[in-house]
Amino acid sequence: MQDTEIARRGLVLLGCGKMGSAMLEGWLARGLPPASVTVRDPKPSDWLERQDVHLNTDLPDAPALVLVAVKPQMMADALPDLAALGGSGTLFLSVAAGVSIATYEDLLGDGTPVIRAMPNTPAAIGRGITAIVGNARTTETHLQQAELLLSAVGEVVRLEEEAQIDAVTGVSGSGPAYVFHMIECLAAAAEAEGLAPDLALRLARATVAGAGALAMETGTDPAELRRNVTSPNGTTQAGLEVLMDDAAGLKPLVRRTVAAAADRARELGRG
Ligand SMILES: NC(=O)C1=CN([C@@H]2O[C@H](COP(=O)(O)OP(=O)(O)OC[C@H]3O[C@@H](n4cnc5c(N)ncnc54)[C@H](OP(=O)(O)O)[C@@H]3O)[C@@H](O)[C@H]2O)C=CC1
Ligand SMILES: O=C(O)[C@@H]1CCC=N1
Repeated sequence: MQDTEIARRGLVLLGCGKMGSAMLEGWLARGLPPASVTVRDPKPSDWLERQDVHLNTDLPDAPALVLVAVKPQMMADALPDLAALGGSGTLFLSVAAGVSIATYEDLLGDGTPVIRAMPNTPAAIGRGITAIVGNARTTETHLQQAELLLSAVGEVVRLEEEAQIDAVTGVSGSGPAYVFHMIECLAAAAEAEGLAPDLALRLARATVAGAGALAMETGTDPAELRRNVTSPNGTTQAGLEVLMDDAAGLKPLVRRTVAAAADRARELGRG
């Protein structure tokens, strides 16, 4: 991944935990020069210590891009460090759930280009999906620069308005956790049917991964893929009659799950 602006002016990563390191790992693997990266993180991981990036050093004067990847609750401590970069031509890219563009504009000045992004952890293996939306100062060049970076770790979609990002957070930002829980539930059910724990987990993991890959690679409507598994009056039909119950099935449960996550994103945004 070659971005001449970043190679020349540098990239700053504020917070290198699960999300920041997933993205940095993807970028370094795709050719981002480590010498162009400055990372700020109070407790660097062993992995981060081994990278040839600038770690907890002074910030460059006007980096091409600052990626903010600290928890929303840490923002008040972390952001003042960056205030001096506002208006310096630096693009700010924030992945923090529920931290509004206005929060950054208040700190950095409304002349600063700010893009809010919502990625997810499959970025660590290049299979993430990230939604982005920029403020009024964001140009097409900024959006393309963000897309270039983020497409190195998966798909990128543009949103029409900032308000949509809370729903995205509840669906694809938090979504990997729902799917991992589905693996846990399938494995637990397999054990309850008498299978050994190792075999139960192996079946559950491969089933979720295989079904996801089939849906992605064929692009076929998931309802059709579901019907392809379901023989009339067979085993799947018996299972789906429970899972697709109108009142107590998966659909109303997932509806409430996503609503709770999106509401929490909105709540974080209110501070
Ligand atoms: N995890 C996920 O699936 C996703 C997370 N996000 C967003 O990404 C952001 C980070 O989440 P996640 O990676 O999970 O959280 P982590 O806690 O794993 O990472 C945050 C990192 O920031 C560090 N940190 C704390 N204070 C500062 C500071 N003042 N300056 C620099 N670094 C600091 C933390 O160090 P320490 O641990 O020592 O406190 C930690 O390493 C959040 O805002 C979240 O909303 C978005 C999409 C998906
Ligand atoms: O749980 C969270 O708040 C973050 C945002 C999306 C995924 N993890």
